[in-house]
Amino acid sequence: MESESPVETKKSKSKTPKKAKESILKQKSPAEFFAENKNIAGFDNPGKCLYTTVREFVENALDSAESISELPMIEITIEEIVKSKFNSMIGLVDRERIDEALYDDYETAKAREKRLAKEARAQEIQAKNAALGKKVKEHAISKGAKSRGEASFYRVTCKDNGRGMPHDDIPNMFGRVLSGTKYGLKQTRGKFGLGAKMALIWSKMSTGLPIDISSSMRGQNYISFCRLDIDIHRNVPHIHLHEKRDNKNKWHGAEIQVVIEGNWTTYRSKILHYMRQMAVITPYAQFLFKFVSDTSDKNVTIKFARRTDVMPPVPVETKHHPSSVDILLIKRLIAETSKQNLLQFLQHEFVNIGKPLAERLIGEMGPEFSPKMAVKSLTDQQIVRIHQLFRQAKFDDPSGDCLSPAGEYNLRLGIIKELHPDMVATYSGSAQVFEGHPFIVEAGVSVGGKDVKQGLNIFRFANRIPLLFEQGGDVVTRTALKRISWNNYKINQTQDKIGVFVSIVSTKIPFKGTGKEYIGDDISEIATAVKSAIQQCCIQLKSKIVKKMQAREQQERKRNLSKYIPDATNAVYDVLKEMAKSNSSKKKRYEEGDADILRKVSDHLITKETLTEKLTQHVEKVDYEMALEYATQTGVREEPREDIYLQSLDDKDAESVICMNHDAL
Ligand SMILES: Nc1ncnc2c1ncn2[C@@H]1O[C@H](COP(=O)(O)OP(=O)(O)OP(=O)(O)O)[C@@H](O)[C@H]1O
Repeated sequence: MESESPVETKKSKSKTPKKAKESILKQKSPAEFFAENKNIAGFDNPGKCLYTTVREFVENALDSAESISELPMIEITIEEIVKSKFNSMIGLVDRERIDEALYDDYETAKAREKRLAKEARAQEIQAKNAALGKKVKEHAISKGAKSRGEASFYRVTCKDNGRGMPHDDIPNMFGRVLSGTKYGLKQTRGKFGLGAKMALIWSKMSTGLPIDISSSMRGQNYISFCRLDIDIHRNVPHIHLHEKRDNKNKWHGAEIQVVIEGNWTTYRSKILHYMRQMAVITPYAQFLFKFVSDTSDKNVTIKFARRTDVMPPVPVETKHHPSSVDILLIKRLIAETSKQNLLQFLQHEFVNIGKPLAERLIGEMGPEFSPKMAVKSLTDQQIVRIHQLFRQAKFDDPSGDCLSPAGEYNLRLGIIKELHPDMVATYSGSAQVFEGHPFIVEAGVSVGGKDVKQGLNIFRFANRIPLLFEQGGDVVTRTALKRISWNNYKINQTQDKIGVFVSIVSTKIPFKGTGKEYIGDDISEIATAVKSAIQQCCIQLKSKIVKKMQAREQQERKRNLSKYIPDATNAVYDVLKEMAKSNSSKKKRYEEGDADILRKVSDHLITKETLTEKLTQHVEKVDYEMALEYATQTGVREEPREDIYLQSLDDKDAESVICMNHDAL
């Protein structure tokens, strides 16, 4: 990158200081800006860069498959490339160290001895703790002294079955920062036209290698292959190879491949979490994730199987709501509109402005406005006037029809498949609005499950992207922690394993920063909707929890009563035997009914077993009557049960046949 910036030599600085002063003003291209501030886009350090690269590729792949209503099939492979392999890839000869002391990881014999002793001590303590059954903290035993400079390289490949890209557009899509096809007003995962380019910029910065793109669109008899990098200074693609190849298998989709520096060790769990959460919110997609290295025990292959072929509808592009536009946007719309006059412009370029309202608005704008006036002739002041009126006037809220939420069914299915909770409740709110943008909040709350820690486990999704970072400031985290009284719903915030899932979709997700990491807590409309969606789930769960508690109490009551049956039988039988004796020896006179029983005891017609049986029957009866009494008091009925069998499309996958019972959820 350095070599592409205008270079100012030391010589010219010292000789002509005046000239140097004059040339202080410089321009930066967007590519340069993002290369220098890559953390803004989630490319903070090698580990995070690996994570964000995977994420950007996966999200592009999903957007692409969904845009043509194709059930997504996505393969992500991260291949570890050791330094020697990397060097041979780029034709660099591995060199032996000659001057050891020159290196950052050089240590003197004394320092080495000290380090090894320290490591041995740490290992000893660990072994002792392990023997005592104590929890062993993983101590990273360093391989050497420092390991700065020991970079790890990875080839990241993502293959999808999506729309593919037009042959001629590929270079700009991947080699020009801030270019993309998702700028319209539409719910998409991608928005900025940045992600794939950032992966390329990082590859250029860390390995110097280009990006490889293969792509084919439906019905195309060729596959476009493009190898390119980016001219950072000019923000234009630098094409190495761009050609059409045979498409024998009639494949459509895209395969993107980059080689970047990364850190699998530190970001392994984040990447796997991301994949798992993506599988929760996208159960209609199939993901095959692979990590491949020369050390085979590090290898990972996970197939997140498709569990349903119910795919949310494709989000549709919508027009701007008058209350969400600013002056710049109005100017852009005027420049781009095909409508001639102001009336048509208002009617056609915005949602919720019909002809009568457009006429009323124009009347309100002032005498210099008229329905027939040419929209392209509006002056700057007139545009400001329109903007002011848009802000003050009352418009109907935009509808949520253009949105495509995951859907309660998918959310529930995803939660069940990935977490296996004891209970789950889901809720899908109606469309609401902030700053003229419609949004929908869906939530799920689960209790129990596998790999779920005690307390709150928060899962956040925005436009169906899992958000894993910057949890603290997020509206969902804050709401779940501070604004929900879990106790009120019989849920123990610290003891129970609670899963909170919130998915927000909108034509504009108000992310903080371009990294798409979290949604701020400052938009009251969103905060209120999130709270209400979680509460709705909690209300459903409460009734299930109460029912479970009552069932448990009932069971306990029955168990307690049954426990005393043997003792009670013995005591009663002993008394009866004594009474039977005095009855037969006529020591005492009993009434006829009682005497009859006592005779039966003497004749062994009533035995201990008879008593046990009768007492057991009585406990059952009392228990049943109490339950019935409760049910008539509260009107609670056994809910109808319905078995659902879901058969995965992949029959070989035994795990993929789920049998669910609604009531058990
Ligand atoms: N796998 C793919 N299949 C089809 N088109 C793709 C694919 N990946 C990228 N593209 C195209 O390249 C464009 C640029 O992608 P890029 O990731 O840079 O930005 P984006 O997805 O539009 O926005 P964001 O930066 O928010 O992710 C996309 O808008 C899309 O049109």
